[in-house]
Amino acid sequence: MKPDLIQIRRDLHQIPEPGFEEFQTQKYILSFLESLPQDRLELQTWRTGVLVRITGKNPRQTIAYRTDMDGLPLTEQTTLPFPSRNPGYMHACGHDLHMTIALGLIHHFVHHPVDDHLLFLFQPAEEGPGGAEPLLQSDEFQRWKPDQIYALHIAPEHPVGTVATRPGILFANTQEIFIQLQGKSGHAAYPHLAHDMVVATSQLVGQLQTIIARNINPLDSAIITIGKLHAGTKENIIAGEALLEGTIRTLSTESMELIKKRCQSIVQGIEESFQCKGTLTWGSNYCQVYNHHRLTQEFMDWTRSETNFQLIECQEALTGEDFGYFLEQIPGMMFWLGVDTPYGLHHPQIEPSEDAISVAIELMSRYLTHVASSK
Ligand SMILES: CC(=O)N[C@@H](CCC[C@H](N)C(=O)O)C(=O)O
Repeated sequence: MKPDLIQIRRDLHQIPEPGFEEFQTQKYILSFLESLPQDRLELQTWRTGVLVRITGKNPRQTIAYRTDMDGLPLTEQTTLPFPSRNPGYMHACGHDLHMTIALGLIHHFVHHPVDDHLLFLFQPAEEGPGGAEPLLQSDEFQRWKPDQIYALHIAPEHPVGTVATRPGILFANTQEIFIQLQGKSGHAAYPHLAHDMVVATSQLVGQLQTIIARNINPLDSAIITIGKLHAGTKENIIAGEALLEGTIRTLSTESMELIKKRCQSIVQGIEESFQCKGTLTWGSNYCQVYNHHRLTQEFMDWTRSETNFQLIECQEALTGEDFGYFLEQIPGMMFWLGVDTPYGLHHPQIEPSEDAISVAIELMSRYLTHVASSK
């Protein structure tokens, strides 16, 4: 019997969890897998992730397909009748669809096995702190190390039935940045007796943006986004402390190094100017997603000639994805899947079209069959 994939997506949508805490999600995936015929299915768990291997009929190699699993710390504002049941968390980056597609593919391939082994990776913590790197190093992954690897990511801006990718760089290098400023709090009426961290912070945010505007070659794209800023406790108390959290994105590793050095200098300058202590901490960083040229070209040519889906050769984007770590070691590629919604990734109102699930399953069941069959 065919699984109700729409219901599966809705169930998963209701249980978004932080990275490496995807306990309900892992349980849900394992219980789905238990309901399938077991003769070709092998399972391993790794932390909150799951590795599923479907034994090939005449295996020469292993072809992998990876999905991410975690939600985002956002309060959902959709009108969906199946909103998140985990307060303050939401699947706002499509990982609920990504997992559903992977489960649909597993269901397909246990009933229609191919020659090669197929490995499905449910990887935790893509939004942070990053599950790909430690998964790659794990014994569980090394035991079934694949020869090729594929993944997709939903794309709000493209219509359903559209697939977008490019050979070479697809997503950016990323680096999380955390800055703490410690000054001296005081009464709002006595600024000369305090060291105000709200004023220091507003200068800091502005100065960080000048790195992109004034230090980076305009032809080499880069971004600094400060996504979280906290300072102070009350309108009439001068804030003695501030905390900024952000992310840096670059297309080149040289620009990333330059930006990191400039951030250090600017924080030192703020310390001098505002008589405060600045502590800069680097969080997790992801390498770029660099699609294998030949495999990507083959995927694009095949999609154009063998399907009715629209294939777009897109520009690179400054999104980040720790799938890049897989591609550093294993030939493969990632592509965007159109889900047609006016709200972007990470928006609390994003409502990706569920019609994209069957598109992805049709596309990838056929493509993985093509790749994993003896010619
Ligand atoms: C596809 C996507 O939205 N990925 C995330 C990856 C986050 C990387 C890391 N936590 C950071 O913020 O630098 C993205 O924000 O692009």
